[in-house]
Amino acid sequence: MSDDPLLSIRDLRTYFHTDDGTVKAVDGVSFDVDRGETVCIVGESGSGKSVTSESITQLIPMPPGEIAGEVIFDGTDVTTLSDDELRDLRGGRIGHVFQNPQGALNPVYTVGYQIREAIDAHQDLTKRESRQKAVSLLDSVGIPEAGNRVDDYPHEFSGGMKQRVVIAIALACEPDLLIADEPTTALDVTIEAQILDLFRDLQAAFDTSIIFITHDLGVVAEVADRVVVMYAGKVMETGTGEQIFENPAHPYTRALLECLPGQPGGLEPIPGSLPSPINPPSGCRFHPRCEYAREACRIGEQPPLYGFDGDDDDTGDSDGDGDHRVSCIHYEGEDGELPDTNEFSEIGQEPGTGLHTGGGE
Ligand SMILES: Nc1ncnc2c1ncn2[C@@H]1O[C@H](COP(=O)(O)OP(=O)(O)OP(=O)(O)O)[C@@H](O)[C@H]1O
Ligand code: NI
Repeated sequence: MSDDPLLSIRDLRTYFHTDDGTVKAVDGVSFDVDRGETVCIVGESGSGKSVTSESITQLIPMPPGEIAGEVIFDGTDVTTLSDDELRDLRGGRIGHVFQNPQGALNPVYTVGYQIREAIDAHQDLTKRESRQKAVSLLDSVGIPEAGNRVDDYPHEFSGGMKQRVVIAIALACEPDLLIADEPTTALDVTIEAQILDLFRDLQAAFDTSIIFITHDLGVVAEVADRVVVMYAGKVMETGTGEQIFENPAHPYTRALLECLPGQPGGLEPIPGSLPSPINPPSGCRFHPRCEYAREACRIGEQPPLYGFDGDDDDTGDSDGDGDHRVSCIHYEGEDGELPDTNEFSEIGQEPGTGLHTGGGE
């Protein structure tokens, strides 16, 4: 049993029914998170990273939202749980640091009260013990003089300090799964390093699994056991951090990495823009921006995730522990690889627009 992944997401579809049409924010996403593993979700703004992570504990407003597919957490399909059971799971076995922490703290209670509330909801401690634990959590997220600050109100903390309080609350229950959605964007690099260390310690001590969402590929390279690359509600590629960074296979992943000049806070944009989530293109959703696109890329469904065997490592083929997979028809078959970008113009096929035309024609 415990060899099973802690979390298995299968064919997750999270749609929002709006006046303008149905927004397919997440459209058939599958991936696993093993125990003690850090999985990073990357992709441009609007790819569906946050909606994926919020669907795990069903934190989607329904309506307009609607969730289909399976989310198996430690053997239980979360989509079948009652509201009470879901509330228990959130802030209990699953901790969540949200992308927009503004609303995460209640202005009328002290931070200590709010951390203790999280502790007491799931653990049986005396008042004194839970207060002590709140102080030590504040201390471990790097809040100076935590013993004095514990009785302060949120407005007495700076933005970065507030974010650390939010992280302390998410850690209060020693969750089995921590979902961290851009948790360090508001923090300076020293504090960011400290928070990443804290996550690592937590993981080492409790075998915590972490889903880490970030735009900062430098951080991904540092923390990821596995990477899930999302685009327009689909998984484009998945593999170990090493595979994704050293051997990116999907043209989208390559474009993301090429846009990595490393400025904190964001990527240089990839030429072109995300398709409409209401009317996504047929075929591969990236094809309108892909310089390798050919006719077959434009029709049908998003290609399946083919095993990729081109890694220069010892994990062997796609059955190996590497499990490098890519949703691109160029990798169909045994030794798939990307063709020369000129190839298709030579054989009379229109090259893709976007990246290609953006390249100086
Ligand atoms: N409540 C909602 N109603 C309608 N559309 C929504 C709603 N919430 C999210 N969306 C849409 O779902 C898509 C995915 O959004 P999501 O927030 O998951 O992107 P993201 O990858 O996290 O982006 P970012 O990097 O900017 O955080 C977007 O098109 C967004 O506009
Ligand atoms: Ni997001």
